[in-house]
Amino acid sequence: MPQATSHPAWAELQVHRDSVGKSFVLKEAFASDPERFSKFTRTFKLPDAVSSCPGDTEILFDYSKNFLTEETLDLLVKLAEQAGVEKKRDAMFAGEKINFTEQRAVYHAALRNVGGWEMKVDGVDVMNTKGGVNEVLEHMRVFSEQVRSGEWKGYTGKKLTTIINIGIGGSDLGPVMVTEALKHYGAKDMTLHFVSNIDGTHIAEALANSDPETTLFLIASKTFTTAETTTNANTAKKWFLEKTDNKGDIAKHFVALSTNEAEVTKFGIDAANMFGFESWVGGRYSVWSAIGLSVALYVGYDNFRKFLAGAHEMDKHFRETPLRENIPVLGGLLSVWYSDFFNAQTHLVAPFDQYLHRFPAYLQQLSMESNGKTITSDGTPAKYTTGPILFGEPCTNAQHSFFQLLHQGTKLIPTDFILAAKSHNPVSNNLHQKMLASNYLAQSEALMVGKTADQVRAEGGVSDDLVPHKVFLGNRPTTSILVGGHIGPAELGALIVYYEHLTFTEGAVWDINSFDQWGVELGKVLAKKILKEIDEEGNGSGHDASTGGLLGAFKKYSNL
Ligand SMILES: O=P(O)(O)OC[C@H]1O[C@H](O)[C@H](O)[C@@H](O)[C@@H]1O
Repeated sequence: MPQATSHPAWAELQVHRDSVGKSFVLKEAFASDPERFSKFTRTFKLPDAVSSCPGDTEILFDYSKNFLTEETLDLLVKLAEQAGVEKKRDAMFAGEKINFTEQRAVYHAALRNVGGWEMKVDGVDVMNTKGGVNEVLEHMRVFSEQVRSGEWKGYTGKKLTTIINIGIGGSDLGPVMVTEALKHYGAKDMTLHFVSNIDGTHIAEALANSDPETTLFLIASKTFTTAETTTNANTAKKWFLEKTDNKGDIAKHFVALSTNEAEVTKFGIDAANMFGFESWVGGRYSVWSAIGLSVALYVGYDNFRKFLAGAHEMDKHFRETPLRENIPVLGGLLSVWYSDFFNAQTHLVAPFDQYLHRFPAYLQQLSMESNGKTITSDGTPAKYTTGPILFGEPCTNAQHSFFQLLHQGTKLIPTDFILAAKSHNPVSNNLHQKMLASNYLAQSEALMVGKTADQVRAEGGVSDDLVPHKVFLGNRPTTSILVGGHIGPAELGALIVYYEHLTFTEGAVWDINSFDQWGVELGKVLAKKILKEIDEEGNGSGHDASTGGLLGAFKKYSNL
């Protein structure tokens, strides 16, 4: 595929931006079109059977507070067509090796294929082959039920109630985020720890209050070669054996979630206690795989299945819905619109939901590791901006920290707000939920309508020199996502997949490979070399003066 700028729709969008987009005033668009809300709102529906709230299974995506007209939408859809978004999507679902720099299929949708699609890679039915998706899911079901019921016991016969997941990146962020998001459904007698950082503090704190007799370690690593994870796992193993006077049974307390059986057995975990997946699962898309075992253990396998089912419904929507109605496609096209035609550099995702407090962190890897690329499919640098900087925090907290910049700063920050209509914790007669909702509604309204100098003056009591400081320019675009019921497993699954396919759409338009991550390699290689140099004489070799100087200073300060 050629660069995005070479599609005729790109030039048309530039003209459109200059003629309509730049002078577009959201509040005027609403004033002149009473139908605007319904025109630019899309509804996604979950089946009653999987929803946490049968009867309230809709998720509403309100795009109406964006710089959009019918013509904008037509042009963006045209761009998607010319960029071959549908063709690329179909190639992904057909198991083609669209991760072309690693010659791999991109097939995480198979992991949540509860709908019985035929899914093959290299002619092999990945669902039903030996060691395939269904077999691993069954292994996860049996194991999670055994641990939860206490049938699976530790080496002294006790139930395992502390789970320590050791993994990093995609082997950490998904499980952390999902177990936090689904805490309401979690086993109350279970303590979860997620150890990711090589900083010894992380593992030390997790082990400090853990009892080896009741602790289960999940060593989560696609490659099983990631330095942080293998080091933390070895430290955990040493701790376990020391604490149990070498009587502890590794087989009862350590399992591996990985694609690399050779390394898993070398570490000392029996292949029977390994939950596998395939190389066509990218790390940042792996929460649906065996990497999600902590989720199944915590919320139970039935809820894990619902999580997969909600995700599958969004896959189905993405796969089968025409572009103009396709919710993740619209999200992706809007992102392209803002990034490349309005110079937006960021994308804010702010959930009005405390359980979703790690959702933005999870999306950071999904978005930025996928689309933080410069090189297009023919090896030439993109002539346009690609992946935005995604950031976020839960609201209302974020309103009291960085929202100042949103409302009065100089930058355009396209923002997504997420709210569930129903709270899992309707405390104080649902007062908290009503206040949460009022803020969710107020923020997008305030960002859009702003406040003029005249309005400030009319309020009275403001000196002339203060007026400009109290003005809000408004016209800041937002997308509001409203979950009809609670955020349960299926709703969460659907929301994650919305962002997955949004990211896919962006990458497809930008003609980049959203599925590799070569950019993380260089730092790892240099760290390996420097680790050796820390134990050698001098300030290392071949470094610039700053790196060499810092290395020397570190050694001096830490008495090495
Ligand atoms: O699961 P692992 O093989 O241990 O990889 C863990 C993580 O580290 C890598 O550096 C990649 O950037 C991530 O995409 C990956 O999720």
